[in-house]
Amino acid sequence: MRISKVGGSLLTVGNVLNVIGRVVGRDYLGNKLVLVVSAMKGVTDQLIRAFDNHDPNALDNALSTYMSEALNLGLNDLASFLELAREELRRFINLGEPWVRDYVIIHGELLSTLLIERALNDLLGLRAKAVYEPGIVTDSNWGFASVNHELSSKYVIERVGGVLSKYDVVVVPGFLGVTSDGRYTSLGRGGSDYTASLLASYLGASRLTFYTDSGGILSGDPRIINDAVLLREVGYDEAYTASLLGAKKFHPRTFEPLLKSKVLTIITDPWREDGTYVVNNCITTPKLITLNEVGGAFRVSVVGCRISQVSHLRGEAYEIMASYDAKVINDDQHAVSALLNEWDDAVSLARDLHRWVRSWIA
Ligand SMILES: Nc1ncnc2c1ncn2[C@@H]1O[C@H](COP(=O)(O)OP(=O)(O)O)[C@@H](O)[C@H]1O
Ligand SMILES: N[C@@H](CC(=O)OP(=O)(O)O)C(=O)O
Repeated sequence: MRISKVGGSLLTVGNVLNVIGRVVGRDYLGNKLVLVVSAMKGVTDQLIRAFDNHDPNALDNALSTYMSEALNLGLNDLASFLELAREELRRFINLGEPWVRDYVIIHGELLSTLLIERALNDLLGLRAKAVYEPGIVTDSNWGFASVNHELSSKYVIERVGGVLSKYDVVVVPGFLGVTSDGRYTSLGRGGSDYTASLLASYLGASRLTFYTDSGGILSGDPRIINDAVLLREVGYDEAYTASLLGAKKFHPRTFEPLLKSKVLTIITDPWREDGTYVVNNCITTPKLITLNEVGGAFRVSVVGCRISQVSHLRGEAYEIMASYDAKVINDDQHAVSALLNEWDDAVSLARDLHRWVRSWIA
């Protein structure tokens, strides 16, 4: 059984059927398949804006994305349902309680699940079933809920595993959990990645594929490093550290379940044959640069298996960092980091460090 996670970066208006068709064509192949889906591109940001600013226009934009795609796909009967959802959410964005925020912002994933289940059945002729509550049980730390693995693994096996035996494809919303008293929670930004790795571990998947627009993990954030290259392989430990530091906007806990279960994991896009394979090997070279904001400052890191414990590699990174007004941090065996106050300096250091990283990549 395979798990394929379809990132919101790929789910743009006019492209949903094409993307889902490719993913199913690659990963179904007679295997049972669980599709973990994110909100369509931009929708979670709009829902957050709708709630935080009590802004009905942002809500309308989010719902219009689904309305347009439903009509593109000829699923005209979904229009009245989407209208009802808009009316209901309009009432909710005027409430102030924290649990309501989570309830509102996970709606992108719920609507993607609805749309994709219908597309698989009506347009691609597969036997597909949506499981809107796959059984991820969390605490009520709204906005960044923690998962209760004991209960979640039991429920996921019952609910998703149970449906899988009767259908070809099960469609599951990423990003969301449910408290034990039945309220929706969100797992935090990028949480669909975490949903997919949790399901892969609980269900003992044979393969986990993250489909995303960047085609894999790159040696740096392409929005700031224009010669970033695709990494063919990264170790589980490196992927774990890289996601903690924000690479590919992964949820920080994405690789936590995989450190133990070691499910074969690939990050790619639906059209390329290659991508990044997550492997057991731990090769001690600098692999990639990350840049993230931490409490108003900017953390720039070089990630590579155990690089902070190898004195000549640590020394070379320090030498590059020395020309900046930066505080060096050495709190992770797989990364060497610097903290800077200015964004422009952080970008410049990231680019300098990336030139060094590139010299190590074949
Ligand atoms: N090291 C990296 N490798 C790949 N993408 C990265 C990296 N760092 C930052 N990114 C950015 O992350 C984006 C993908 O994250 P996201 O939009 O959350 O994808 P998805 O919606 O597919 O999960 C890419 O388009 C890219 O701009
Ligand atoms: N939609 C949520 C969860 C998620 O993982 O999305 P994506 O797959 O687009 O990163 C977010 O934007 O945070």
